[in-house]
Amino acid sequence: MPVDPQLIRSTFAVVERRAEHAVTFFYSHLFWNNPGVRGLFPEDMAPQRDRLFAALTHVVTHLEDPALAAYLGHLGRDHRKFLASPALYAAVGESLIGAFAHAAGSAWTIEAEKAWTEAYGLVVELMQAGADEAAGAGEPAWWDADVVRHQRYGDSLAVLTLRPRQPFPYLPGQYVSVSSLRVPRVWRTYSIANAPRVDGTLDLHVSRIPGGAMSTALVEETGPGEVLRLSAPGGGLTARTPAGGLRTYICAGTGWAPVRALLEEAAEAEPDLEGRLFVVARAKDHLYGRPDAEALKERLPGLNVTYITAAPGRRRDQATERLIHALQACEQWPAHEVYLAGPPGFLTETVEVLTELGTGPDRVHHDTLPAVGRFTVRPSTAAERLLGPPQLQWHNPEAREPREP
Ligand SMILES: NC(=O)C1=CN([C@@H]2O[C@H](COP(=O)(O)OP(=O)(O)OC[C@H]3O[C@@H](n4cnc5c(N)ncnc54)[C@H](O)[C@@H]3O)[C@@H](O)[C@H]2O)C=CC1
Repeated sequence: MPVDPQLIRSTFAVVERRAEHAVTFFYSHLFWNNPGVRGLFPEDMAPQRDRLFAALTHVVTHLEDPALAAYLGHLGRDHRKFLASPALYAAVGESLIGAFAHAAGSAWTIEAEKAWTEAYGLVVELMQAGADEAAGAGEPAWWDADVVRHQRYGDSLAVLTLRPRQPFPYLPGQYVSVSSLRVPRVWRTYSIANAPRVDGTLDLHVSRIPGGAMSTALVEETGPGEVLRLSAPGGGLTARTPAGGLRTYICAGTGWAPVRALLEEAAEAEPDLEGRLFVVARAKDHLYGRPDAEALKERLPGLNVTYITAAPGRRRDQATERLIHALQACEQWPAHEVYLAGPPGFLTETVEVLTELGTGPDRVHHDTLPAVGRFTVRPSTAAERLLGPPQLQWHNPEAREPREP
């Protein structure tokens, strides 16, 4: 990107420390000056606020990355579902610059404003190009999909089978954004759990997050006959290596979904694949994917499968500790292509271990998951720390046995 990356990064570092202020200012400015715009956003703005900063952080940390243009093209293509227009992009730009000037204080110079205005202009140009390309190719802004099956496992998990009303092309390993009229204007991403089928149906594995309106609606309220909206597929689990190479798949919780899709594809395309699969769950009765993993192992005899859970009564992260011991006992890491899926903290921890074991970063494939909960940046003052204490992390220790519909 032909902007001054150094200046962009140094101002962003100042703004980042005051992320709460910047984001509050941004949305207040946007909604106050453009009254119709509030209706385009969900009622609960908290996850939205985090997402804006996550996207900005991605851009700022990848300014020199040639893949940034593709990321922004996809973002623009994806923003068609929000009915994003040139007028909206312009309004957002004005509020963003205003918010940054407010948050950066004396660090906001004429040069900084010029660099940010230029950078934002380029971002919009690339996003708009992505949107135009998709529209030109006849891609809908979203796909309506009928729920044809809803299978519950325990209290906190459901597998939904959907049939999109128009052809929905995707690659195994990709995810899709989902919206339901039960939670207006909220979109959440879920990985597709199967390779493309002749009947066009696709499965999503949804884990209910305590307090999560969308996952609760999908697990507890949604049923066959209902219509959901899907956005264009995306994700980083699409890299493929030539057949014959060694492969390791590691998944935790509903991270099983994209790995299941990848293995279905492999069972079809390279049944003599040599590799290992680690399926991690917080407890034995949360291993809802085990029957499917066993069936795939039948089709992939060269796949070594290991199931790992926390010991009874132990906290769920003990499963990750056990996984790490298992990974350390394995060999040939530099020769393996590794596919990873699971909670963000799990991905971070596992990637670190794989690096120590000698797997090159270009051989570890996983999605970039949005940060969970409130801003992850450090509060800059004691007062900010008091106003925004970290959220408690907890889980619902309930069983995931299949239930009668
Ligand atoms: N493409 C992907 O990477 C996918 C990611 N996911 C993510 O997986 C999660 C699924 O949640 P659940 O099924 O409820 O999983 P969960 O909460 O039951 O966790 C499963 C296991 O992951 C490990 N884990 C969880 N949090 C960890 C942390 N902070 N540090 C280290 N290890 C940790 C623990 O071993 C735990 O037993 C969601 O966060 C979802 O976003 C889900 C599907 C696809």
